[in-house]
Amino acid sequence: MTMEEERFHADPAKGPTLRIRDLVVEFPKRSGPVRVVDRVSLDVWPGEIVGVIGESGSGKTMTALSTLRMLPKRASVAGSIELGARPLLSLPAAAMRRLRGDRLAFIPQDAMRALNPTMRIRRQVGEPFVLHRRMGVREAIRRAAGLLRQVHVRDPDQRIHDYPHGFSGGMQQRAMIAMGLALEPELLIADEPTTALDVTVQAQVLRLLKEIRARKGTSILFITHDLGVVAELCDWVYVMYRGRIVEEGSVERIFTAPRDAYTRTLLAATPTLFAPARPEGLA
Ligand SMILES: Nc1ncnc2c1ncn2[C@@H]1O[C@H](COP(=O)(O)OP(=O)(O)OP(=O)(O)O)[C@@H](O)[C@H]1O
Ligand code: NI
Repeated sequence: MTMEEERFHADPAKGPTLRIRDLVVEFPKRSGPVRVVDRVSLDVWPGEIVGVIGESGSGKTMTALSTLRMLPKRASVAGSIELGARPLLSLPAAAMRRLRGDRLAFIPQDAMRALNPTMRIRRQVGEPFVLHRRMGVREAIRRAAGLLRQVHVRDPDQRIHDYPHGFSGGMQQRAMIAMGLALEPELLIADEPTTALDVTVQAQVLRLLKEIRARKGTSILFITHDLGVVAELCDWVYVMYRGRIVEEGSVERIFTAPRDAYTRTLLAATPTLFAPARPEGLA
């Protein structure tokens, strides 16, 4: 690491929120195991927004799912993943379930599919309070409406009673974020949460994530193949290629002085990012 590339959020006194070391994920094949994540190590420090970028199939989602312990059953996993001091890979399943949706939140790509269409928003957004905090239903709904307000859903006291189909795509995604944030997690993992959204709504979601980080100090691991999103949102980036991390660095350094050949290819494929006067919000 060079002097001009200081990792602003890295505070050795506190330690990282998420610490992944030598993560290996393999799938069995008749011809032998196929390694889709190859000795990945990465950190997310408190209050830091970390991007993982790489082409389709590079292992980004498998890295996220390892952290959530939601890998396909066939997959084998090795290495270590710590959330605070908790060793996630060796945690009993019940403890892991308690952690998910509480200390550890996940925002999937497709909110439309992640929300249950037969269940009102109030029940889905309020559920973490009931399940993890043993709150009464009325109080949970009140809190859920408060969350909708925080993610800028208008008339939350009315909208909380809607079914998901009454929400636009952007509102559904923000409802998912609200659900993830209900219990103020230490870490939010977002896997391509904006790819299904149009550019304006995407910008709103990114703004919202930054706002949440500023307000609550949430650490965020953000997976994307969109360099523009990384430039807009992240403090630190890991570049993945074929299951490996080929480069890491501050967003500024990666964009101005990429060291790895694959990173340079990625950047070359998005020439607008080099334009000196990129208009605001056009990331
Ligand atoms: N259930 C599975 N069985 C076998 N191989 C799998 C399975 N799921 C994923 N893979 C393989 O693991 C590799 C990594 O996949 P992963 O989903 O992590 O990529 P990604 O970087 O998230 O890509 P994308 O940008 O398309 O989401 C891919 O080559 C994929 O084909
Ligand atoms: Ni993926």
